[in-house]
Amino acid sequence: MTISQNGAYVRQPLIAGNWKMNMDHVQGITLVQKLAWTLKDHEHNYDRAEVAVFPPFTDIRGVQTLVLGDKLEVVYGAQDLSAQDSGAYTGEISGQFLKKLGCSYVLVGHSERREYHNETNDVIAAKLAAAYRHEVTPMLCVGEGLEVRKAGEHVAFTLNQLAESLEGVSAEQAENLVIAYEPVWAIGTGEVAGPADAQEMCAAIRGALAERFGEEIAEKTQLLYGGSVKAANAAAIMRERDVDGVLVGGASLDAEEFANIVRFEHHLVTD
Ligand SMILES: O=C[C@H](O)COP(=O)(O)O
Repeated sequence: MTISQNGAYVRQPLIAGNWKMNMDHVQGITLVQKLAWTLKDHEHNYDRAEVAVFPPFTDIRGVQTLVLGDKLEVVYGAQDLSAQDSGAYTGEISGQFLKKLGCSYVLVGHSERREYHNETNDVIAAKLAAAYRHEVTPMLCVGEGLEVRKAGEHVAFTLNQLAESLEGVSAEQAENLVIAYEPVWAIGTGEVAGPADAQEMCAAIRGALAERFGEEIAEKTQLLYGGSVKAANAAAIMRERDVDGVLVGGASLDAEEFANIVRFEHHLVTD
């Protein structure tokens, strides 16, 4: 996380909670309400970091109503979208529906989509194109599995995923792009990549973005780390120069814990 000479962040920190297939629409509303109340009580960096939640599709309308009605400073997104715009695609959700529901972001290429739904880099590239057609900012997820990491090929593997997934994305579109580095071996396992591991990969990703889209866009792009992030380890990871935020799974289901991650600056000061 880089801070400029005037004390402001070069890139706005982004703390994102991916609920995965947890929380029905009633539980989802309760969780967002609790999160908003908790954050209000402790202002710290709430006005500086953007806070985003990614509920299941069935919760999004309820979350939208709550966020708009109570003017909450929380944004929301979807966990996936269809590569198609409309038509006979049973069970799919169009980016245009997400846009209409006020989604700021959509996750694309989460490792659980890649693994359980056979999403290849080609499919992910098509989904990125759909997100751009409907003006919902994609949060592209990349990251290596354990075997690749053990073989020491994690950087090359992840940069290849990045390059293939970004096929067809223009520099103009890349102005609205967030990338989450999520090593698969660290997701939901309690294993967390060390701050140096997260920095190594985020720096490599930023370098690849600079080559592809130019320095200016690379320096503006928010890069997140995801994989067993908790309040206890978030600040150390986000202290790294190229890590601009976190994509949190399990710990985002607990409002108090997630709010503590949002308050990472407090930890930066008191650590
Ligand atoms: O999208 C979030 C990631 O998959 C991380 O999940 P986790 O924090 O439960 O390890």
